[in-house]
Amino acid sequence: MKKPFVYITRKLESDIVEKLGNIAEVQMWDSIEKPVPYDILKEKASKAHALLTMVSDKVDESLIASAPYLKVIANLGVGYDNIAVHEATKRKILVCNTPDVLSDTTADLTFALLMATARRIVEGHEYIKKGHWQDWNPYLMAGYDIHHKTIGIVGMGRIGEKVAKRATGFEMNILYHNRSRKQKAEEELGAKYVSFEELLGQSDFVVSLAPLTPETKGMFNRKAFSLMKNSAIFINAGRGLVMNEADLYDALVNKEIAAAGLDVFEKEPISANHPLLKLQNVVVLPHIGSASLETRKKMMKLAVDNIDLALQGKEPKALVNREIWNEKKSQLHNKAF
Ligand SMILES: NC(=O)C1=CN([C@@H]2O[C@H](COP(=O)(O)OP(=O)(O)OC[C@H]3O[C@@H](n4cnc5c(N)ncnc54)[C@H](O)[C@@H]3O)[C@@H](O)[C@H]2O)C=CC1
Ligand SMILES: O=CC(=O)O
Repeated sequence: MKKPFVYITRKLESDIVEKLGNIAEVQMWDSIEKPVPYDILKEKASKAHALLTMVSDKVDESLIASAPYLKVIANLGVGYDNIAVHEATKRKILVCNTPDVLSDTTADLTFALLMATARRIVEGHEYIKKGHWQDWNPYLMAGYDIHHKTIGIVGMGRIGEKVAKRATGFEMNILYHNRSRKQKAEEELGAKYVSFEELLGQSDFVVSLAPLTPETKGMFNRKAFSLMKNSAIFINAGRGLVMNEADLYDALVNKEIAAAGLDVFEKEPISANHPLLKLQNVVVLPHIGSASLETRKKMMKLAVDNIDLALQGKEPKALVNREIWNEKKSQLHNKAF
């Protein structure tokens, strides 16, 4: 019998994908750095039984509709807003992601970004490199304290809770806003649930870790920034499209908020001409929340395992559209009895 065909959208190390070679014909795009063009991905998908994709790959309705053999799409990332999950579900294609293995690493980066923004670390580094450091003065690079301040986490999920845990080490007051209450986080971390508006009004640091959904798209807009303190620092390590960049720019220029630290943007990658880069009180990173060597390997292994299990008819480790699996299981159950 012909082996299933797996297409991987970056060139991953052979020891990571080796496992798939035992059960499938595996092809990879020929670069780890450059993305596969959409048309090539679509053409490969039309023959593939499984795709291993990056969060930067667009796996839209049209691509999924023209992939008749596809059984599983395994995304290298916990977010899956790049995939038309509803279309995959309609066609009974499993969609998998890489939760948990990246939570601590992303929380570390989120906190690093918060600290770099509040304490002007990047600015200080550039100041010396440009030869501007001539004297010391009492307000030289004076930023904002972090300890004992109030952090407001929007999207208190796996990563949000890890950020809250880090905040306890800084003796911060923790507020959160989430779709549902997190009783355990409230008891263990002393986090307090508040409305979105209350969180905006009371927080010194507003941290966005919510997924991109129709409900969260653009939630950090002109109104949201206007409700924040003038001394507030906005950190976005979730998804760029949950904020309106033009509104953020205006809020920073008009001093409605003090600073912003951003790992994600509305449209990535941004260019060196991006308006936000002209502002001295903005720290930017190129979407590297989970980018530690250890964690990236764990994510790759999990994505490979997800495909391996799905192609063997077994339950993948991390499923986004679990309803398909449950349906499949109940059909098998009904047959057996
Ligand atoms: N910057 C980076 O490199 C990374 C970014 N991410 C982003 O972080 C997001 C969160 O990841 P996890 O914590 O693992 O996901 P999660 O699903 O555990 O947490 C997300 C939380 O957001 C909440 N939420 C959803 N809609 C909301 C709304 N309208 N208002 C308030 N809360 C809402 C959910 O209830 C959930 O608790 C991912 O979806 C991804 O977009 C994740 C990893 C790395
Ligand atoms: O953005 C990264 C992810 O894992 O989601």
